Amino acid sequence: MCDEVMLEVKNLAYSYDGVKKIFTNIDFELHKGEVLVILGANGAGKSTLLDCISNMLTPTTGEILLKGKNIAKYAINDVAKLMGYVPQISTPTFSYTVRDYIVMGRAPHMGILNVPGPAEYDKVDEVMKDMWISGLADKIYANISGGERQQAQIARILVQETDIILLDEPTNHLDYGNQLKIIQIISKLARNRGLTVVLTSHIPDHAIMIDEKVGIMDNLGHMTVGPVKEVISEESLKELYHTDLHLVYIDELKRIACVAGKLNDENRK
Ligand SMILES: Nc1ncnc2c1ncn2[C@@H]1O[C@H](COP(=O)(O)OP(=O)(O)OP(=O)(O)O)[C@@H](O)[C@H]1O
Repeated sequence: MCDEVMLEVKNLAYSYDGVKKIFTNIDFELHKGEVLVILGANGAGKSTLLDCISNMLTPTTGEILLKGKNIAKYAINDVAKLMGYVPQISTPTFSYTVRDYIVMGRAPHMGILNVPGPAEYDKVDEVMKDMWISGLADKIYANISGGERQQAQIARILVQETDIILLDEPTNHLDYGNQLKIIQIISKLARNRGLTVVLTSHIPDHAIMIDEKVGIMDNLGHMTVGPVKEVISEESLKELYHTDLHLVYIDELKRIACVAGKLNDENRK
């Protein structure tokens, strides 16, 4: 992590109907290379928050600063060079190959009339190789599976080479191995390339594995943000998910893990 502040969210609130606030008083800042994992129950407002940060929705109150400047003051193309967003819902209407779909991520760096050349495709091939998805390159995007599509969408944002990425549940269609792979790729890009990331997840272990910042969004529209070690506790997770959860230290991994289950005399035998 370095000192440069990449993203500031100040006193943010949003309401769809002008009456009921989905969230209020959301405040956090992220430095270069920091990752914030947002946890919250279904319907808490995580996607709405990312839609506001990405400029797709205009917040009811508050402001968003990218590198110290209000997002509203940037030209759209300059926001796209600085920040990429993979929303949760995407309609697979593209009849292009996956490679041609991913290369569209280079658009903010190319002139309007330019077509992608070898340098753009080299970047696509490099990212696909790093993500172990080169085998998808020549398949038709509309015909691949939901999980494969999700990986292609993440690859498209990575070739965009922005300083900040927002990922709404980037692991929700992925098998367990691919979930871990995405979490590892995000950690590595943050550490090695100084990528700043905000992602939402329903898996507390994702926040624990990345071990940076976590935001716990409650159903009243408040979000507690801080280092994983300060914000994640059995109490905070039980309150969030209304179920029996335990944080167990795994010596071999040198970290805690979140496990579900009731600790009772029967289970202790
Ligand atoms: N376009 C919309 N118009 C009105 N209400 C909406 C709209 N989109 C979402 N909502 C409502 O806003 C609230 C927050 O939704 P949001 O999708 O942000 O939650 P979430 O935390 O991302 O949920 P999940 O974990 O289920 O994806 C929900 O009550 C939802 O019904």
